[in-house]
Amino acid sequence: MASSTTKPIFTPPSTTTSSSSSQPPTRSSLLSFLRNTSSTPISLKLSHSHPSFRSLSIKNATKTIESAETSPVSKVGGKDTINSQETKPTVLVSEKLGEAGLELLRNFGDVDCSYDLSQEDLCKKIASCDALIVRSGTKVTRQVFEAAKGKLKVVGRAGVGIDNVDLQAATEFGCLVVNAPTANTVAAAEHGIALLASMARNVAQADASMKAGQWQRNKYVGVSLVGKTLAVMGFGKVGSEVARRAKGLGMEVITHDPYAPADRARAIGVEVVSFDEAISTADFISLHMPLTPATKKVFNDDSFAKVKKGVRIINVARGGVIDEDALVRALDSGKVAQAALDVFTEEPPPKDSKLVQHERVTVTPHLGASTKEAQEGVAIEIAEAVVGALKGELAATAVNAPMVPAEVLSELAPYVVLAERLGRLAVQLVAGGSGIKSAKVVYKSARDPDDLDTRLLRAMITKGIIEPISDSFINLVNADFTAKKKGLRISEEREVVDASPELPIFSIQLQLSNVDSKFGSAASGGGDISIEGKVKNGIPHLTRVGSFSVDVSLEGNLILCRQVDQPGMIGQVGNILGEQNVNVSFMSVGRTVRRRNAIMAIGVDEEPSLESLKKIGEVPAIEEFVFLKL
Ligand SMILES: NC(=O)c1ccc[n+]([C@@H]2O[C@H](COP(=O)([O-])OP(=O)(O)OC[C@H]3O[C@@H](n4cnc5c(N)ncnc54)[C@H](O)[C@@H]3O)[C@@H](O)[C@H]2O)c1
Ligand SMILES: O=C(O)[C@H](O)COP(=O)(O)O
Repeated sequence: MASSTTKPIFTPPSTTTSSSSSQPPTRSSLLSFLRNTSSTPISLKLSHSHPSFRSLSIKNATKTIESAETSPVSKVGGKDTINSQETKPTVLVSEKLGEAGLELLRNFGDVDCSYDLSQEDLCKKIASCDALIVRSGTKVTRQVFEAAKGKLKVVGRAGVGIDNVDLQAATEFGCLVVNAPTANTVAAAEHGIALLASMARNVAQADASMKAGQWQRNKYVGVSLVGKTLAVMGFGKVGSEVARRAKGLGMEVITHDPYAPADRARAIGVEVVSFDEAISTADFISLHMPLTPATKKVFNDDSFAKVKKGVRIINVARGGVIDEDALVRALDSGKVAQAALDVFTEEPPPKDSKLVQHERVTVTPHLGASTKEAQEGVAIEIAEAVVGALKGELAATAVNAPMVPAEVLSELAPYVVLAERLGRLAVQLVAGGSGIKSAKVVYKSARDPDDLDTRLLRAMITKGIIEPISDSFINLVNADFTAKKKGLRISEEREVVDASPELPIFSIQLQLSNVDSKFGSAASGGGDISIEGKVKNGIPHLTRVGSFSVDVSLEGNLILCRQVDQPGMIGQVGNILGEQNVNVSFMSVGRTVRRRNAIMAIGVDEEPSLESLKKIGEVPAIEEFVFLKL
């Protein structure tokens, strides 16, 4: 470990610490937030181009303004286009997507619409694609991510359910998954109501019978809906819309949803009840929960044993939430009178499926989202999300990355940059060989600790720490996963301080425990590396190194020197850098005791040569120094 008596320690910049230079050109320009935010300040952009979708983006403002020629994305005629010298991103669309969405995609990249691909063909194609857009029919398995060999950056699910995407594999490969959660809600709810009403009145069966030349008025006597109890299982977007419509039909509506707030249901006259109470009191049960390990086959022999005899079931959620063999048994025994199903465990179901063929079952081929309006909406929603993600913006509909509401993000944006830069800086202070196992982040704020959502900050700190020491691709999506794999434990603390409550955060302190430091002065009393930063006028600043107060903006490169506190030091170092035409952008001196030890933090625009760094080290009063890239 460097100590105060050691002669200057020169730490050459590691190539892996340079965020921009270490990236292949096509990748560095993309996914700036998911991939790399470390070089310039950011601003926020909110776009409201589609009424049902508020896309949220953090853009690298400096880059957008200054480097139209170097950035692959520029604004031309109000459309996002790619400069001709850059390779356009390739977007593979593997299932039918609305034309408006395709047009948005074509304005941005090369669009390959290849429907009905086999797994093998998908795996072959994916290696040359930056984004993949699917609906429910494409299985995006681990094999697909493996075959992508790191090229695939975004999977866009043009719809809600993401059970056909291997999220764990996506996360491990650093591939962002976004969905389009809102545009098909009404369509799915309307289809649920259509199935409810047509099942109750045997519309499908009567229609088939008439087309077969029959006139069976007595056979198809139905049941009324008014006054009947409907149990809505899952009170999310679709479930609540179904409930609202069922109330309009004069039904009593109850719901079971372990996570939905009861007051939201009560507000529309719906009572939240337990699973058993819902299924045992309902005349109709409508399913609206996602397919997860917890909901898989939640309707099975045991639950059918508890339902009211003669219950009718509607499923526009996912086939997998029902044990289909158990449902056939319940239909055969008469426990379940009828079922109306839009979704199946296997799609399409086998031709001889007993369930599909059952006389008292009404089926549709997964048509819940299939209205013209919903398909156009979904296509726009997903195209905007995928284009935004490819441009490096934070997606508001990310499924496997921290997702922060717009209003929170606008406040947190500069702290997000600070967080990553503190991580990047701290890890460069660690002496080679000593593995980082534990990091502690302390958020100091005047606000109530519960008011601070730190998921994004934590992910950025993790990315900042991990990226320079990892040879694999690190972004917001896989930072946490990679940290865990490397055995790095990150703990967070919130400290209430007496500061302005206007600011979400007063300062962020980062401590790396049980590591040796290249720069002894960065070690706090307990031997940990400790640095702290604040945001000042929107710019991230380093404000503390070990026990020394400094104040330097965290931009460009940084030289930290510890020297004897005496006159002329700034001039000496400044001269050495000036001789090499290295521009000093800022300088700050912090000391503990006058005329004893001081820390000098020097920001430099250019990377100093090895020679000038050596010369700095030879200045007699300088006891240790380190060169850091941000
Ligand atoms: N058939 C179609 O074409 C179609 C169209 C749209 C949505 N969907 C499906 O409908 C379902 C709901 O979609 P959404 O947009 O309303 O999603 P959502 O996320 O808004 O709502 C799902 C709700 O289910 C609840 N939930 C989770 N686990 C539960 C459990 N064990 N029991 C009861 N509730 C539980 C959640 O708390 C949430 O409120 C999803 O499965 C989606 O894939 C199908
Ligand atoms: O989850 C969804 O959004 C629906 O099931 C729609 O699926 P689809 O895009 O395959 O129609």
